[in-house]
Amino acid sequence: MSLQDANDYGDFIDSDDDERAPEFCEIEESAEPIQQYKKGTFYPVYIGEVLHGNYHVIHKLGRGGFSSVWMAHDIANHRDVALKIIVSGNSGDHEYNIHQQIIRDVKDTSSLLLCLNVFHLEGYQCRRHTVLVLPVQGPSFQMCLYKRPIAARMSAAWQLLRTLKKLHDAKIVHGATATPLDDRKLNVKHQYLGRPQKIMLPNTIWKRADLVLPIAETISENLLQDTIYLADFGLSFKTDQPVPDIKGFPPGLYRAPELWHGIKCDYARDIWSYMFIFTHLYLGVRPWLGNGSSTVLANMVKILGPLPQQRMGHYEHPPSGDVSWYCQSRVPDLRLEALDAKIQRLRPEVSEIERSHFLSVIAKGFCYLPENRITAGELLDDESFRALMEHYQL
Ligand SMILES: Nc1ncnc2c1ncn2[C@@H]1O[C@H](COP(=O)(O)OP(=O)(O)OP(=O)(O)O)[C@@H](O)[C@H]1O
Repeated sequence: MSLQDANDYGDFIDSDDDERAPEFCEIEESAEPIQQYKKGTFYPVYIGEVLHGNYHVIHKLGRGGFSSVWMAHDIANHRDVALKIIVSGNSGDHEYNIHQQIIRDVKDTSSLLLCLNVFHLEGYQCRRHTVLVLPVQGPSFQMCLYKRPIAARMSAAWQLLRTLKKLHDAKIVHGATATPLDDRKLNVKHQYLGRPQKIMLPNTIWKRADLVLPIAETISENLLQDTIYLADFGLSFKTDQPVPDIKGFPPGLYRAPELWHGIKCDYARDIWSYMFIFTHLYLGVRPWLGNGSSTVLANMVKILGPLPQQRMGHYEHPPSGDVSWYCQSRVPDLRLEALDAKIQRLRPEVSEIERSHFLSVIAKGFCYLPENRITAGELLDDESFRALMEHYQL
């Protein structure tokens, strides 16, 4: 790390109470909720801080529902790393353990983002935070990959499915969405990542901290590569061991319908999430939207048709389910015509044959009953999936 970078801790954005700078609002919207710092859920960090006597924090990489992720210089090993600081409590232990099991059981881990080290920090009122030390990658491909050309997006879809199969072969369910890309040597700093844009958190929080805009908002596109990694194993579990008490589900849009109805199926839930990502990559837009449980399901049913009758009365996510979701006379089956029209509108260059292959793939993946859903291995061998991949020279 150059001296200039070591001493460059980014820019504070000032707030004028009458009229907040747009950058100020952007940071507030995309960073962790301040309340969660006050309550001790997230661990407060500032740019320039040295954690665990060895990790010099230089930027903010991102955040999830269960962690904030920082870029830091590992002083002892002269390398840059990502520090995933998990919310207070024990969930970090599970994530660390599953990383160890993956390292032990998965034959080829080259496309998985696995931890290099682990340590703990003492947080607010002595709460414990697990910190996973990971290789630094690019931001989540939800944030950037959709801007890339279709060939790169299909390559990502193909890599992701092969990686998922390796995990399933080792009896591991991923349970979350896929994350980053980019394996370029990170001797690049602010010119590619952007300078940290930050707000100083109020001193009512128990230690000094910055609220920082994640790099996904500022990263230069020419840093991004087309290699993808599967990351975030916080919700993963081994199917041949007792299911651990993991709090949380895959994010709502990616969540398989059975998970909304109290059915804890295993590999099939990953295929549903995969299909959502695959469709997004293929069309360039998400197949359906929604920001609360009932809007996600309502919008999904509009596209895919009614949920199986046997699920009625088992919906577990208040506000209560809507009986019309299960009304079999509403729409007979997957609304392929509607999706076909959508492809024609969004990707007019796609031939009729290609469209029919795409529709055949998603009909097998977006299958409501998990026991009938295609598996990762079957999908890799599926005639239509292969035809699509061949079309994109994969
Ligand atoms: N090794 C890494 N290198 C670069 N960025 C990373 C890395 N790990 C995580 N990130 C960034 O941080 C974000 C949050 O990470 P992650 O999804 O692992 O957290 P989480 O709290 O488990 O999230 P979720 O709520 O999705 O389960 C990612 O979307 C990504 O942008």
